[in-house]
Amino acid sequence: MEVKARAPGKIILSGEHAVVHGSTAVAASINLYTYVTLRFPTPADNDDTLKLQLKDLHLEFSWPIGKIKAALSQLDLPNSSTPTSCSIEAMKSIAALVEEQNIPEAKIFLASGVSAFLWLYTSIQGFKPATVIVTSELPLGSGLGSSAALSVALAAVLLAFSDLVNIDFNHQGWLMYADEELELLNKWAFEGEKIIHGRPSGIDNTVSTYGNMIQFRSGNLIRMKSNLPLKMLITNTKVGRNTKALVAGVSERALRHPDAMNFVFNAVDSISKELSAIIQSPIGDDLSVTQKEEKIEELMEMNQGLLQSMGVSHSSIETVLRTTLKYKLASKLTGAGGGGCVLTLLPNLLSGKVVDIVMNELESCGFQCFTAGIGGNGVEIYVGGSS
Ligand SMILES: Nc1ncnc2c1ncn2[C@@H]1O[C@H](COP(=O)(O)OP(=O)(O)OP(=O)(O)O)[C@@H](O)[C@H]1O
Ligand SMILES: C[C@@](O)(CCO)CC(=O)[O-]
Ligand SMILES: [Mg+2]
Repeated sequence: MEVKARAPGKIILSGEHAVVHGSTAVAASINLYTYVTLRFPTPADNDDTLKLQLKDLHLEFSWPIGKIKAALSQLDLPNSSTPTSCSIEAMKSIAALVEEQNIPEAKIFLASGVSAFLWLYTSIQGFKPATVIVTSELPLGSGLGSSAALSVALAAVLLAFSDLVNIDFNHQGWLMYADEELELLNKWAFEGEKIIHGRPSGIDNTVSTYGNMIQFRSGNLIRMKSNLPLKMLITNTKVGRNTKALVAGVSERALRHPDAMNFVFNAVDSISKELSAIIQSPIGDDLSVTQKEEKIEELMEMNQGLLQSMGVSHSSIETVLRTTLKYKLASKLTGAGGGGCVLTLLPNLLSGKVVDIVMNELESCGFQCFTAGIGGNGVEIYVGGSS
């Protein structure tokens, strides 16, 4: 028996970083997914290992269950119904288990993802042999929420084989969890995200869990109903960066300049609230689609300016901003910044020809451009047959 889960990546329309400090942010799921398959061996397989295969990266990690038990069983492991943070002692044991896998130096950024996997696996499934296979359509470490999609998809398959959720194993096709199950799943995913981000706000795992478009503030989610068909160009600068370090950098700046940074975070809060109101207001009530788009463009520019003042922009991001501005298009970084992906609003009346010209110019700088569907379903699982 095997179960597969898929969890979407996300874009943040406004409020990244400030959301870690209590401001409102707005995010939407995108139709690019991380897939996780969980399979338990049969007794005939005579396999007593836990395996993690990162298929696209051509990496496989494997631990004898006895070794995992020896490393973790004397610690206070949580109950699968009670999402719990990885303690410092457990993190030390997990770090040793990851280290012995000798991840190649060029891929050492994966260590945090593998650690999150070990914490979620042992907390929810205990010490059972299994094979877990991960593939992803998301660029890793680029601002599109790959870490959250991994944690959410892992939590989804791990909980599927627990008595905490109610799954119809005869169902063919993708299935959604019930709301109270999603709440538990999201809490576990948040614990995985903590291992990868250090101090996450929870927005990325929440939008990956619930999908669609959400407003998020201090751990609370408001599901939004968008009345505006938004089209965004996503440009991946391909400049690698790490969300944990960027989030820590903003916190340090906030400690050095608490008053000034409070104003910055408050300004972002106002931008996100205004953005939510525009997106949710009925079209034609007082503003046309074009008028709404113009307002959103201005808010994106303002948010980008504030992200710059937080210290999370990058010369590659500035190049994208300058290039799109030549065509009167507004852009902002999305996710943690420092490189990674940039969003450009594509107004509904913009001609396809202009989009092609902008994309060509951005790609000639070495960037990668694509569009993605915005606001689809959140995490889903697949229990029967092939998908
Ligand atoms: N498919 C995957 N397989 C293994 N590890 C992954 C996978 N996806 C994400 N990770 C882990 O998450 C890390 C990237 O997370 P990070 O938070 O830095 O970027 P992101 O989530 O893509 O962007 P953002 O947080 O800005 O949205 C990787 O270095 C790796 O440790
Ligand atoms: C930078 C950040 O605000 C968003 C990353 O997508 C971090 C977080 O909220 O966890
Ligand atoms: Mg992340």
